[in-house]
Amino acid sequence: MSLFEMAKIPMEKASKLINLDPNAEAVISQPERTLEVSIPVKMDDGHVEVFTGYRSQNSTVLGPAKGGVRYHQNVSMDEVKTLGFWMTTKCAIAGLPYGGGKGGIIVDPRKVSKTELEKITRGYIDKIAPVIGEKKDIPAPDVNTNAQIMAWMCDEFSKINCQFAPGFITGKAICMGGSQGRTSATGRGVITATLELLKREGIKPEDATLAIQGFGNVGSWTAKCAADKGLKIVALSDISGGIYDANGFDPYKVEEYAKNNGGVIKGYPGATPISNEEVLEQDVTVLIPAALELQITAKNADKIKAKMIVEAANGPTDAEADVILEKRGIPVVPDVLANGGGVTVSYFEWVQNLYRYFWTEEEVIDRQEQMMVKAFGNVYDAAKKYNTTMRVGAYIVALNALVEPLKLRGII
Ligand SMILES: NC(=O)C1=CN([C@@H]2O[C@H](COP(=O)(O)OP(=O)(O)OC[C@H]3O[C@@H](n4cnc5c(N)ncnc54)[C@H](OP(=O)(O)O)[C@@H]3O)[C@@H](O)[C@H]2O)C=CC1
Ligand SMILES: O=C(O)CCC(=O)C(=O)O
Repeated sequence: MSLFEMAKIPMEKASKLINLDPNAEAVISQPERTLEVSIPVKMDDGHVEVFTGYRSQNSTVLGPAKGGVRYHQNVSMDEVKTLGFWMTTKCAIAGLPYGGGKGGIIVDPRKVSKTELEKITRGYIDKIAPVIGEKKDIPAPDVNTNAQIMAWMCDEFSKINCQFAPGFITGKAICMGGSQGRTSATGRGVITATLELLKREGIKPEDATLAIQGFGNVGSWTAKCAADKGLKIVALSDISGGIYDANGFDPYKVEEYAKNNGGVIKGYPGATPISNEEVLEQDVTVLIPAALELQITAKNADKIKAKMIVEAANGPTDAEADVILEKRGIPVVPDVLANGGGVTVSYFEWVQNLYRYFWTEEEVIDRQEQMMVKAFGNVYDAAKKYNTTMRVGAYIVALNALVEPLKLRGII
């Protein structure tokens, strides 16, 4: 089964539970538009390499398509379509006036120079420029993309359109028209979702322990926001492996250590080295996968000892594992809810760009918190009402938001 087919399973379950018009499911099940582009780049040594890029616009029913751009050697059209589908669901749950989209380039950014990376980035924007724009489709960061890459994209798109176009992209540096609080937003939202679940499960935050897989933008900010709220993090990991300390980590110190250690957390003083698999299998209150998709599968779902899972990454749990976790009674806050803080603050950034007036960090954090708490409550209540998982509950909320505009627009 492709990733895209797998991703649609909870939507199909939700659709049955609410007796959704089958026409709505048929429309939502396919991206509106997909684009594959070739990006020829003259590399530093003079030879030309042709990179492949994608953009999938899953839906524009609720507003312009919205979603990040991923740079990774395993990017594929199937992955980009799936991530775009999750964006549609995520934006609908968060109550944003956006549809969903996603992009990606097949490249391992560690294997190209900074100059080559800039050329690849500009070449990608040149090729997808006709279909993107502040009222059409608004890209943002994802795995291995950051504020520097957003700045190159913004500059290239501005040149093509002969005008400064900050509203066409989010996740920018503050000096490029970015928003306060965007870099930390996804991790902060993950912790808001974690605290909401702990509250409903009757567990005090000070009694909870966390294991976090991944220490990039999302993982490191999840860890820092957790520590700021007094939660104890006992296990962390990145691509180099995992570290464990029963007394808890100070993620700010781990980050500082990684900066001076080739960007990896391996060898953190005083910590016990563990494998990436072991991080997922720690006996903790909350497991937070914050790396890539398909980390919790039929192979390890039975070995998970966490009392609950909050998905910071997109798609970390596969369909078989989802069934196993449900049978084992382990609640899972799904990706489309838990990591919605990132796109929520991207929305704030876009709004600020459109009217060229900027908010304080306190305003951003406060509004994000209110929207996350509301979205969590809607999903949790839908799951309870239909006696199902929070993942299916999330799709119930999203489908209910999408079906009426589909009818009113005359699409179904
Ligand atoms: N950035 C955002 O705003 C949002 C991101 N997401 C999702 O969150 C997830 C992480 O994204 P983001 O933090 O931005 O990406 P980054 O590229 O910043 O970080 C990814 C992290 O995962 C680590 N990693 C990769 N493979 C493994 C592995 N097998 N085991 C453990 N760690 C691993 C990487 O290690 P190393 O650096 O050493 O390679 C890195 O620490 C993705 O699923 C993304 O789609 C969701 C919502 C918003
Ligand atoms: O900030 C955004 O617009 C999108 C972030 C993203 O790609 C995601 O939520 O997966």
